[in-house]
Amino acid sequence: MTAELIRTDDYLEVRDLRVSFGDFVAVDGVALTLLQGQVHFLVGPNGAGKTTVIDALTGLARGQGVATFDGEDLLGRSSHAIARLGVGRTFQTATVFNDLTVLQNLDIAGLRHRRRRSLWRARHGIPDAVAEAAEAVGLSHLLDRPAGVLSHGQKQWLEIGMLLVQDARVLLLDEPVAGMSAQERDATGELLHRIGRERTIVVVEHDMEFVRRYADVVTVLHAGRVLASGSMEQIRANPEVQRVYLGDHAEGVSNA
Ligand SMILES: Nc1ncnc2c1ncn2[C@@H]1O[C@H](COP(=O)(O)OP(=O)(O)OP(=O)(O)O)[C@@H](O)[C@H]1O
Repeated sequence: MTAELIRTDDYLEVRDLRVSFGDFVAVDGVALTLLQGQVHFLVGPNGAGKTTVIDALTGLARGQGVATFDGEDLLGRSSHAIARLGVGRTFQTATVFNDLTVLQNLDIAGLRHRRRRSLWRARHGIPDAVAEAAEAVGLSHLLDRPAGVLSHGQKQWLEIGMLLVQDARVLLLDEPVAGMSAQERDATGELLHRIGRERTIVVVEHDMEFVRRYADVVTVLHAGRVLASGSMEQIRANPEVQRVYLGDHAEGVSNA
């Protein structure tokens, strides 16, 4: 990689993030530093605040504190403005247009971000960004299929592809492998590492075997706070994490 391609500001910094719903504090002073080139997992018991952190970073929940990407403030901006800064997300249930083809879904995702040159290309064929995204997520051979006939896993990949077309540099993925076959999980883990080399990837996940295999960094949330953060080995060795979380999820990681 040449020097000019290394973007040292390209990381997501979260400090003292708080989200309340009425009197209930769902996220209570969370700090995270999410670096480019790392696949970062957010784990923790149900209700720990994982999705709410992502919601706050993408404008779907009102967060207080500090969250910056590439030096730009995220909190207080609209979802669209945050997406334009290059911070994208997926949901637990894929939000693709079932009646449209894979190509049309990718194309629509790219409309706002496409440059004039690519628009010219669009009239003559598939835009480069769309072709590259389809290739990256392994859907090039299904471009003409309606998204509705895709498997659950393929829909998640399509959503990730839509973020790539938008040139998202931070991808926040909420339980992307839930409901996937073992084969689809492996393909997803490899996909995350491939696209994560030049991006910041954050994955909310319960499947600790998947986390063990594909995490560079793991952060454990509990009751809206960061309980621990580090490598999977460090997390596994942490007695507090064992007590509040891994006790229930130890099976998946016991043979590591
Ligand atoms: N819109 C809302 N209004 C009120 N409470 C909410 C709202 N959204 C989330 N919560 C509460 O905030 C807490 C954190 O929820 P969140 O969905 O972030 O947890 P999570 O760690 O993602 O859990 P899970 O693993 O079950 O998805 C929960 O107690 C939840 O009930």
